[in-house]
Amino acid sequence: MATSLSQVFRDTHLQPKHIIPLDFDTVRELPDSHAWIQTDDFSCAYQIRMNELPTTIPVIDLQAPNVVELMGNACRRWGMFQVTNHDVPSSLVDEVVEHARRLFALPAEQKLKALRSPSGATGYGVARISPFFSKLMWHEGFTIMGSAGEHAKQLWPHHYEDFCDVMDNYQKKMKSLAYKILLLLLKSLGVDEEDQQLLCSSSASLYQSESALQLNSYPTCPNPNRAVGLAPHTDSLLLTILHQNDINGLQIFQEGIGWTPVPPVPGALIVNIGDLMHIISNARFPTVYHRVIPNETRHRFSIACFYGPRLILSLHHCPSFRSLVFDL
Ligand SMILES: O=C(O)CCC(=O)C(=O)O
Ligand SMILES: [Fe+2]
Repeated sequence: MATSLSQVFRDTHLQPKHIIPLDFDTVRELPDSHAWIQTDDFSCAYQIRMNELPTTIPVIDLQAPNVVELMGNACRRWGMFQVTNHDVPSSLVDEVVEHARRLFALPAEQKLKALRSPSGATGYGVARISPFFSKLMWHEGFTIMGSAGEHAKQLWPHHYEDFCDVMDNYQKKMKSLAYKILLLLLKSLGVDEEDQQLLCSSSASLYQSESALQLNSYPTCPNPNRAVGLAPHTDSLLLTILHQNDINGLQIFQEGIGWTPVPPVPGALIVNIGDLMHIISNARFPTVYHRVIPNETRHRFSIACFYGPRLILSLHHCPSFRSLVFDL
């Protein structure tokens, strides 16, 4: 049976603190609710300093002749890479970030007009993973699936169209980029052309995958050593395409190495493997465990596009896919 993202989220019952972000503008000290206990996992000693990185997450040119091999290798080793030459105009990315900045700069009572409903998946609110943790995160987000109109009208009753147009354009670009990358990754896994065609032409094609856009804001934090921007998690769908502004904060966990920073590369987009891709690659691609650390002096923004199939069960129609998943 088909299950949409919003259906999955529908029946969750949440406390207000798991929906409503802190009014960050009014706090001067880290409240106890947001002070995480320092375990080994979070201590600075456990982080790698930039100049001690054993190797860095690969930056791959999407137009490179050996792009399939490069992406396959990166996903097997890291579950992540950064992509350049991706045909998403930097002016569009800048516009999205500018709109995000404008949204999160609104007064708290205005932002609350677009608050995500307890059973909803879209709108303004805390990270959806927050009910899994006893402490709260130094983060506020805004989620868009399809049109942003309904929530944008509540934020800017008379000037919401521009926001919606920019988000629509960006979602379209992200979807086609994600699709392109997905095909390259399937190729690197040995899914033949015929099955790729099948996946793309059936009524439940991967091309009709759902995408959700997540605007993330990490305000400046009075005590970043004890706070967490986004707690360690994996993304659940096939792929995530992420833009981060020029401020460090994203880290991935590497077995035997620890938390490794993902440095911002101007113009590049980060691509990371999600749980579904991990599963359909028969665990050849690791799903990436990642977190975000807030910054004391600079406000960090990121734009994540989560991409995944509407009907994951449609994969059963593809013979080589099935053998890829179940026989290897
Ligand atoms: O802000 C970031 O760099 C990461 C965001 C993220 O992991 C997410 O939205 O799931
Ligand atoms: Fe994530």
